[in-house]
Amino acid sequence: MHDFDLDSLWQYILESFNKSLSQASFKAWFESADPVQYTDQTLIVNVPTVLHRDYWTQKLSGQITDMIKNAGGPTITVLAKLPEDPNPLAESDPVDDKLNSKKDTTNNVDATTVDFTRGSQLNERYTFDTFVVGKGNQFAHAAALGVAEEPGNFYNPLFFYGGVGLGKTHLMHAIGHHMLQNNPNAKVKYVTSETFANDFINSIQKKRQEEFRREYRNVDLLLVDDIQFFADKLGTQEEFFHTFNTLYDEKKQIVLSADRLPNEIKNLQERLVSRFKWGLSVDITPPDFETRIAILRNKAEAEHVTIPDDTLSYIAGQIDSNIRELEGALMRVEAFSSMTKTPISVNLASEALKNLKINNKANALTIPIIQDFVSKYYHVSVADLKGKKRTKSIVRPRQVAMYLSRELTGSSLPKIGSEFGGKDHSTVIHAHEKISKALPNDSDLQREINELRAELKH
Ligand SMILES: Nc1ncnc2c1ncn2[C@@H]1O[C@H](COP(=O)(O)OP(=O)(O)OP(=O)(O)O)[C@@H](O)[C@H]1O
Repeated sequence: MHDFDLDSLWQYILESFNKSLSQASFKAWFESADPVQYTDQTLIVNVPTVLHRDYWTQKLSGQITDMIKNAGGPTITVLAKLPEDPNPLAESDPVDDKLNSKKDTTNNVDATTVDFTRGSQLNERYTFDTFVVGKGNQFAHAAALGVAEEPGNFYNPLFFYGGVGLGKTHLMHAIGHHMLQNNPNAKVKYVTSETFANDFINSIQKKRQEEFRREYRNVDLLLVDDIQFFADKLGTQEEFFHTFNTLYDEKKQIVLSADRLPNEIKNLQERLVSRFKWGLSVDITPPDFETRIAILRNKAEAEHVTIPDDTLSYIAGQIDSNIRELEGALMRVEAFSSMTKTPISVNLASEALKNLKINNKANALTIPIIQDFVSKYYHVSVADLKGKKRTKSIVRPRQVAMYLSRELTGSSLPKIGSEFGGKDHSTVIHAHEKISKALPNDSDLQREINELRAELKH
């Protein structure tokens, strides 16, 4: 036990933690780590992100020290660093091996007759085990896992932001499941911001505010999804502010998500914005090609469907941002295969996905290209399309350009808004609705849209 070298020490650590940690945790914290040096009873480990470093420093380093000591080994110091950080052995800082004490608080509220959402509301499918970790989400995944293991102690609140269908909801549920696994008595609650708002309004109408507060303020983990929809709901924001404060003061974990950063959410009270910044905000970015293939493969395996590698690559090549659409494409291919009783192949996939606006051409079609075509077609400048002028000769082309961007590119509403001079997503929704509603009765508009689609080859 006393004669460790780097390899045998690391091997020993891996074996021990492989036994004690869940597969997802072991993968996230240990498989991504790289032991680089063991000198004078100090072990240096390279880890991939700042978040991994924080987690190692706060939790794992101390655990490893204790574990080796308890097994009769030397008292070693474990230092985690990023590959680009200088090797700390030269400075030899004593490591802070304080272990955070785990909370084991149970608050069961009677399920009396009330009209708001009860229970944890977690989707069984959304666990860490079914979440594929890749470039765009590694940081968010590590943050989620850290918070799930150290609720209230690691980062509070944890705030996920990013585009549509990239796994924010999945990670939030995974935190809930993980926490319940560690502590089956924990009270976990997942809601969307809309559910929170509806519950709150119901509680006022039914004069059950006390019960509402008991339901929301007595949890160990509160997960609120899509809080961009709090915008403009001032009463709900006020209530949420107090919910937040109560939970935060009691060191209960809060996890939030939105399609953008808190300070970019219109009409969100400043005091909420500043509280949301107390913890950690992490973005989730679209998965790279390899991750998309891995997600498809996992999904196919889960459904016991065999799909050849070239077909997986083909599907992954068709959709490059939204994972929900990626899953949709896979389901379409599977359904097409079973309907036509034909085995799954690249040809079949291309046939099945032909009618979706997600083929390569659609991917190549970008918002700037649409703006360019529309500006030439209506003889207005791109700057005007992106600008704020409200004259009729500009408003209509702008709405058409937004409509086509929404219809043909698969970009998210915030993304389209930002490409049109930083407009809010509600402006894009409004433009899209306006054109959609006008189309059936306006033959000029129909012709214009058809001609533009033809020019854009869609
Ligand atoms: N890394 C991943 N591995 C496996 N499945 C994933 C991953 N990321 C997302 N998914 C799946 O993609 C789908 C969409 O994800 P999710 O609902 O979590 O997205 P979201 O970011 O919350 O989107 P929205 O903004 O629309 O709420 C889900 O079925 C989810 O399970």
